[in-house]
Amino acid sequence: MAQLSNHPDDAMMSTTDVAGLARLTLDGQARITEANTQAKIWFPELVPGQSQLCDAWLVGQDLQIIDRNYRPIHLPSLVQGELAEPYLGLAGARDTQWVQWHHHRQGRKTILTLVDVSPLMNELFTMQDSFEEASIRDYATGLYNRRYAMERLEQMYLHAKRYHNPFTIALVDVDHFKRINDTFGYAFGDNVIEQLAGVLVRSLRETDICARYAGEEFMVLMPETETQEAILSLDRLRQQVSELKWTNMQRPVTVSSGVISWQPNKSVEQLMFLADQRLSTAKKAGRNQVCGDLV
Ligand SMILES: Nc1nc2c(ncn2[C@@H]2O[C@H](COP(=O)(O)OP(=O)(O)OP(=O)(O)O)[C@@H](O)[C@H]2O)c(=O)[nH]1
Repeated sequence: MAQLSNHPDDAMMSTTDVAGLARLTLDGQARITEANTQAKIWFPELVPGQSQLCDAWLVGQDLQIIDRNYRPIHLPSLVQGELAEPYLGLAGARDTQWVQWHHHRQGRKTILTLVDVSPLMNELFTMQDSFEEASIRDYATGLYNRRYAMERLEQMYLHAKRYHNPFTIALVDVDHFKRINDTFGYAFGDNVIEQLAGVLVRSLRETDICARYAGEEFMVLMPETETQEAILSLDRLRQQVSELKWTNMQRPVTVSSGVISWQPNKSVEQLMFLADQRLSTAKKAGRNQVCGDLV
């Protein structure tokens, strides 16, 4: 099996027939003078002796040659020897093919060696996506985390201010959760939180943003939703939670909610304060209920 050398000069000499490596030789005007088998497979329209590589061709291929610092490289600077050697870069675009390229000058000739690194790049993108997703989620419940919910709230608030689209905020808190923990253990309490997170997501609209706000407290952002409508949804959620059956625990788990809708004269902080106030009112009024402003 062919061994790939790490040294660029060695690589140049051994690349022509190594499977998967394409090699193009260009003259001073970026005309192709030689192409190996792989290069002909990848770029069948480039005919040695006739074709010229140009920036427009790269654009047509949805390729852009970039350097290590993601700066675009223009082909003229490549063939005119303006770039330091050896040069290693990537060409491609997200969700297309990625090619790692190396250029090397031999007198007036420029030799371009290209290798397909799409599987590696796609794996990197997938990892990047999952890191991004993890950074906005609460690990235990899979709900959005508080930071993300607050960011979305700020966006909804600005949108509402500009376009007067209504939205509603709800804070949902488990009743007497300390008692559940104390009686059945912390692990059971954790399980209750996880189950409730699932009910929350299933019970509310897909467009609602459900987040874990704090320990046993959830936050729901309901876009395009007025108070009355939100109260009905949260009361349905309350009912569903109270009907859940728990092993070892006879008493139902219940939740209380505080609801506030966007008002033009209130800041985000004031809205959050009012939602919390209404949650306290629901708790003081006996729990297992929804308290919303009906102004
Ligand atoms: N199992 C578990 N418990 C948690 C978690 N986060 C917070 N808690 C507990 O939740 C309990 C909340 O207690 P309190 O704030 O007194 O509220 P409560 O007992 O639910 O009473 P009310 O809200 O007034 O109905 C505390 O004992 C916390 O330790 C968690 O992630 N898992």
